[in-house]
Amino acid sequence: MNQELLARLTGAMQQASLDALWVSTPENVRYLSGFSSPADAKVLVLASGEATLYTDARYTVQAREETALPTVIARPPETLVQAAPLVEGLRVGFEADHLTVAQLEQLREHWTAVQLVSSSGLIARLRTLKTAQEVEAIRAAQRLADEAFAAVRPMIRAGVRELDVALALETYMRERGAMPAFDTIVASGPRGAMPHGAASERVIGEDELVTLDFGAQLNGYNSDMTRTVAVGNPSEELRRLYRAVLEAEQTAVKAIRPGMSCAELDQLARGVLERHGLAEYFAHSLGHGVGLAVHEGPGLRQKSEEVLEPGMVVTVEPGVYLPDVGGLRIEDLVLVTADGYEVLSGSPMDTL
Ligand SMILES: CSCC[C@H](N)C(=O)N1CCC[C@H]1C(=O)N[C@@H](C)C(=O)O
Repeated sequence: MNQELLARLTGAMQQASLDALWVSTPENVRYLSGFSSPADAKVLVLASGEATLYTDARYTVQAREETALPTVIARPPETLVQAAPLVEGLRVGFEADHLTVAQLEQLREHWTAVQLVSSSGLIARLRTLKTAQEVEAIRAAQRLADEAFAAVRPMIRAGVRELDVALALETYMRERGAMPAFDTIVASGPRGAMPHGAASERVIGEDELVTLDFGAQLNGYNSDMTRTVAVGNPSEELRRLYRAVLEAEQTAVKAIRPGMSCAELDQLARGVLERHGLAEYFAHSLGHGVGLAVHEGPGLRQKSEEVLEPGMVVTVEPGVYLPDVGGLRIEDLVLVTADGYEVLSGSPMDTL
C-alpha cells in the first residue's frame, strides 16, 4: 500500500472515530493489498497505519508474490481468533455494504471486547481518484476492448446470433489474458429496449440496430464501452433515435471538467433527450466510475452530490429504450484531467 493512500485512509478513519477497519469488500482488499484473489481474503487496517492481509493456505505462495503487507495464513473463523488481540478494546469499522449478517455475527462471537461500527464508503471514496498507475491499467483494459471491437465488427450482420457476437468479443479478450468485465450485452432489434439485454440466441435481422456493451477486466481493472451499430438500412425513426442519443452523449462528454457536478452532467444529457421528446425513455443514470469494479463512484445521476475531480474515470452512456420498438445506447469511457477530459475509448461510432 503506498504511503499517500495509507495516510488518506487513516485520515478518513480518524474522521469516522475508528481505531481500526476490517476490510472485506473484494475490490477494497485488492486495492489495499494488491492481492489478486481478494474474495478469499480480508485486510485489517489499524489507525497507526499498520495493515495485515488474512488469507488461507491455498494462497500462501500467491500472497508472498503479490502483496507487500504482512500476511497471516488462516481460514475463518481462525482468522478472527488470530486478529482478536490486535483489535481488543477498539472501535472497529466493518464494511456494511458487503459483510453478510452471518459474517457480522461471527465477528461479534469472536471479538467480544470490540465495539463494532457500521462503516460505508470509506475506501470507495478513495478509489474514485485513480493514481497514474491505475489509469494506465484502465487504459490497457480499454485498448484491448477496442481491439476486440475492431476484430468482431465485420461479423455483426443479418443472420448472425447475438450469442456468437458476444462469444467472439469475449474469446478475443480471453485469448489476450483478460476476462469479460461483465456479461456482454448484445441487444438487437426490439431487444435494444433492454438496457441490460445480455446476448441471447436471437438472430440479428436486416435493417436493425445492434447495441454492444462490453468491457475487459485486465489485471483487476475494468473497461466499459457501448457502441450501437446499424445493420443494413435502419428506418428513419431509428436513425432519429440514434442521432439524439449521440448528441446527448457528445454534449455530456464535451462538458466534462473538474468542478462539474455529476448531477448537472446527467441533466445536460437528459436535457438534450428532452428536446428530442425522448427523456422519458432514458431509463437509467448517465454513468458511473470505473476501476477495480465496473460500477463504482462517482455516480453520474440526478440526485448525486458528487463533483468531478482530476483522476476520476467515468462512463458517459445515455440511451433510449422504447418497449416493443427497440432502443440504443452510446457509451464512452472518460478520464477527468486537470483541465478537462480525455476519452479513453477509441472505437469508431456509426454515423446515421
Ligand atoms: C452489468 S454492468 C453494465 C455496464 C453498462 N455499461 C452499464 O453500466 N449500464 C448499462 C445501461 C445502464 C448502465 C447501468 O447499469 N447503470 C447503473 C449505474 C444505473 O443504476 O443506472
